[in-house]
Amino acid sequence: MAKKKQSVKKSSILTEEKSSIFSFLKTRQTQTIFGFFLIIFSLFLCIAFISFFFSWQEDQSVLNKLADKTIKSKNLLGKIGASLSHFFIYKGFGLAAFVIAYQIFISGVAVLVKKKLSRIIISWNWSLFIMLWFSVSLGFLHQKYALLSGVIGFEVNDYVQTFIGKTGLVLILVFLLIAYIVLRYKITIDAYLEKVKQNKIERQAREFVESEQQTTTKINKKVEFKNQEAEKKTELIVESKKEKSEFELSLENLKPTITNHSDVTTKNEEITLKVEQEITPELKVEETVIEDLKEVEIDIAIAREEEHSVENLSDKVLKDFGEFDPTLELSNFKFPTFNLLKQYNESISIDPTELEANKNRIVETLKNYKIGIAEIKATVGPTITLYEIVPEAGIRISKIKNLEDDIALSLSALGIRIIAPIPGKGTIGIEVPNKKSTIVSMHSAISSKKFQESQMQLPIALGKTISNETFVVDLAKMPHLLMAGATGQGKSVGLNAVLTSLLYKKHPAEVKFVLVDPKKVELTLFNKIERHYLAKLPDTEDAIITDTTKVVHTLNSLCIEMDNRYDLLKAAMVRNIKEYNTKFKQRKLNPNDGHQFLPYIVLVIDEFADLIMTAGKEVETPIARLAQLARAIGIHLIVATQRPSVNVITGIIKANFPARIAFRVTSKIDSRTILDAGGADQLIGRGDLLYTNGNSITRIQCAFVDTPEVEKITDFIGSQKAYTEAHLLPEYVDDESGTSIDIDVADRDKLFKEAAEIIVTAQQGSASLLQRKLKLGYNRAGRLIDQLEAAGIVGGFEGSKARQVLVSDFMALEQLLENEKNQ
Ligand SMILES: Nc1ncnc2c1ncn2[C@@H]1O[C@H](COP(=O)(O)OP(=O)(O)OP(=O)(O)O)[C@@H](O)[C@H]1O
Repeated sequence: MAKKKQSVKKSSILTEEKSSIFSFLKTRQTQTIFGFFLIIFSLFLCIAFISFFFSWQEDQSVLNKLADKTIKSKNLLGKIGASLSHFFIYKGFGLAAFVIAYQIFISGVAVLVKKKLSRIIISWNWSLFIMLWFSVSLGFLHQKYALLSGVIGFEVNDYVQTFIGKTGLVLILVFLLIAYIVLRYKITIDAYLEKVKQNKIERQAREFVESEQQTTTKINKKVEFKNQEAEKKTELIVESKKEKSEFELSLENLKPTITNHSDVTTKNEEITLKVEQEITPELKVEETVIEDLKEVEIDIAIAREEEHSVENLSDKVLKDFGEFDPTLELSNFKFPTFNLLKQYNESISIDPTELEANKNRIVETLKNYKIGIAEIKATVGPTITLYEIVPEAGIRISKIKNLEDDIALSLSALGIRIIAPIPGKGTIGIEVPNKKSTIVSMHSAISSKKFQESQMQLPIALGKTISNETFVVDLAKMPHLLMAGATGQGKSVGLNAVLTSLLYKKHPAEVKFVLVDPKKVELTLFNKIERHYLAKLPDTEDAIITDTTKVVHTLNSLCIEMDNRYDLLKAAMVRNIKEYNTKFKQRKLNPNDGHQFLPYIVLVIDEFADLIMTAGKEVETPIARLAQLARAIGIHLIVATQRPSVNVITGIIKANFPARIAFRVTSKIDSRTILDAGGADQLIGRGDLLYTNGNSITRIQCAFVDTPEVEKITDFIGSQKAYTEAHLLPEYVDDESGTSIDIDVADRDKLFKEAAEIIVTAQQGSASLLQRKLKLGYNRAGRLIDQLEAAGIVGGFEGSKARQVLVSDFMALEQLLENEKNQ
């Protein structure tokens, strides 16, 4: 282990050293200097070596006395030259040491011309091999002259001979030489044969050219041979007789066309070649038929370019039929006109005395709490006026925030809301209701430029802000909306405003509504547009759903629709309904593969609390699923409730409904449930609402749309040509209702009879009663209830209500069980 570590350390040190050497050699200047140094050094060695052969005997005595000035060397390059030569020639490789000088020279040149380091290293390897080989060979040939082989050559020679003898050594040397030639120059038998063949072809070609020159001064063919490396054929270019242009080429110009041409001797100085324009057919001809070539004429047929279509099928369909128009079936559909909506006097009247009085009250109230005001500004809206206050320097906003309730109380007016601070402004806002409020009509909201020109997918004109601007939001972006407010505060009007906005902006082909109205009165008007805008379950009469079980079925059906749509999106390789519909309109999706234009589906649930109370989890689960997943595929939920308590607006629902509208509620707790903030309890009602989409809260006066107006709009649409039926949702088969009935008598719980007696005595079909009385867990009690239902003792599931008990007394129960036994 330790050794390993050491070696790793060593190697890392080595690489560090290497890298520092190479970084030094990185600049071109240092490379040039180094290159020249190597060249000069190689010359130095060369001269020293040559000189050494003449003076080595005299210089023997010099070698150990390098520092002694008095002793002079005979070597041309002095004592250093003599020492180096002694080292490389005498002690090293003998005559072969010249290879070192040569290799240093080559390396110097390589550094100068920037050759790769790897190539230099490879050539050094070969040189070392050659040096060793020569040294041993010379040692073998001239054993007496040790200077020729050097000590290494001599010793290796001697050593190897003791093992394999002289012949063996010769064989090894021959083998090493062959191996060197094969590896270094890549000479193989194949390559040799190829070369022989090639020479033969060239000779034949030369003879052919010569014979041509002798028989005729003008030839009509150009012959070109190409050496195709290891191929066994020669390429000969033959020109057709039918010429289009003439070139005169001298014989020298012809020569290079024959590779490795050596000596073509001709009597004629010039040959005229007739060359056909640019197209030069290349013919591969066996060398044996070369003689016949001059007779051969060639017809050239040029293969035609295959035709390519520039447009694919979808482009073609698009060109032929244009973009798919989903509105085509109801192409004459007319959107409702503005005059169906009532107009009110909407000019905001500013009463200066009211403004002054309010200002004074605010200043005084704040003074009571020792809050000085530096500046105050009023913005008059349709129903409220916003007083923006800049507190005096040094007053902490938190102080005002803490006094929020007290200030509201001191101002003693309904609907005062304090915003401390106004987000993004740093001022404090106090909203005070106007004495005379102005109605914001649906007419003004719908006819506003902002709404009319909006490019949103599902635009909704909700009403007007405090600065009297129309507030338009995109339902598709919300992507689901939760609406809450105490009774009579404008919730139904709000829902109608949402639906009306969509009716004014979206064609029946683009949006479908699924309406759930347990109260059975609020949304009935929309029945008239069933075949235009509504979606329903197959085999149901009314499109507007009022029954709890139907709601459960519809929600589950929407979940199926959602899954189907996701499959379509996946097949179309798009991420959302917008991209899908665009692709479909461009006819890039084949309807035969199940693709179709997908309308947006808006699910509106009024009185959600009622539903949760009766169906509980059965409703909550599919709603949560839709809310979580349906945004991308164009299903959007609008859920309205009167009771915004936590058991209605559960955590899972809240988490998936970031967009919320709060009308006036009765308590701060309710306000917090809806908005996660207070304020909704301070509203003045009649369509005064707070809207949030997760960030800031905006106060809006909801646009007012009256029932007669909705009636007019639905009449207008309903009187037009419609689809044959409402948009059909996928069928949903309720598998629970089937199974519970079929519980076998033999599979009954041991406590079945006891449970039946308890239920009949209490006349209350609830699982919790059984849990208490029989001390059971929830699951077992639930199973018992199912078995009692199967036996006909209790009625079907009715949401959170207890089941109806179908057996009136003990006697009847005994009778029923007796009958069962006899069956
Ligand atoms: N935006 C508005 N502008 C002016 N008045 C409004 C507005 N919204 C509602 N109102 C008034 O408030 C009354 C009650 O409104 P709405 O029927 O919408 O209440 P609600 O919350 O739906 O009540 P419930 O829950 O009992 O159905 C309306 O009849 C209307 O007079």
